[in-house]
Amino acid sequence: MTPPLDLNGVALHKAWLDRPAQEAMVEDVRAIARAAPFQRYTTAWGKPMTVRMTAAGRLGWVIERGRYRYADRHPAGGPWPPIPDSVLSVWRALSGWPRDPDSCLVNFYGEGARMGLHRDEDEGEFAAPVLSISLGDPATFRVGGLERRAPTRSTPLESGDVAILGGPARLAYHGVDRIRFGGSTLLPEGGRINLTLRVVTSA
Ligand SMILES: O=C(O)CCC(=O)C(=O)O
Ligand SMILES: [Fe+2]
Repeated sequence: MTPPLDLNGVALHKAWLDRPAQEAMVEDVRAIARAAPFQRYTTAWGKPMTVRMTAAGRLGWVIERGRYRYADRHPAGGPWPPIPDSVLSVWRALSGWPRDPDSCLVNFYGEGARMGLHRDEDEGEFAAPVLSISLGDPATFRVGGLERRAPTRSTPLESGDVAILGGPARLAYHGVDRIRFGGSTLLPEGGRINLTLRVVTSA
């Protein structure tokens, strides 16, 4: 295995998934979205997010009346669908964590979607990494430090890349500046899918 690239402590495994594996994972994501449709949430500040979200696993992220939390049911009512094996196998190969994650958040970036600089700090177990899988159109991913004002660096995330926010970089600020809509042929409709695997409850 070629060693990962390092972006401010985030380990970046370029082209970890080959094209057939990416295509299979897209089918798994479509099945998740049939069971738990993508939502367009409004932030606590009343602004609609440009990214649409759903989830798999025991817990998923919901925003209700401006309050964010991990919930065990999706907004349409049922439990979240299980995390697909295609996704779990990436976690088992790269996370170094002895247990499977209890949450897989799924983001869809259409044309013009972005995600502002933030930290993933709502999980109960910061010793476990957050593992991020990119599918479809390329994105500009920005990583800073542990404080919002720390200097940042950016790098492209392309289809099949896996990024790991772990160790000292687990709580690093990060975000997606933009995607290059139509820059990949993986999704016929265009856009980018990002999956993040997380350990929310430390048991
Ligand atoms: O889309 C990405 O690459 C990052 C997503 C992210 O930071 C998050 O869902 O918390
Ligand atoms: Fe994040």
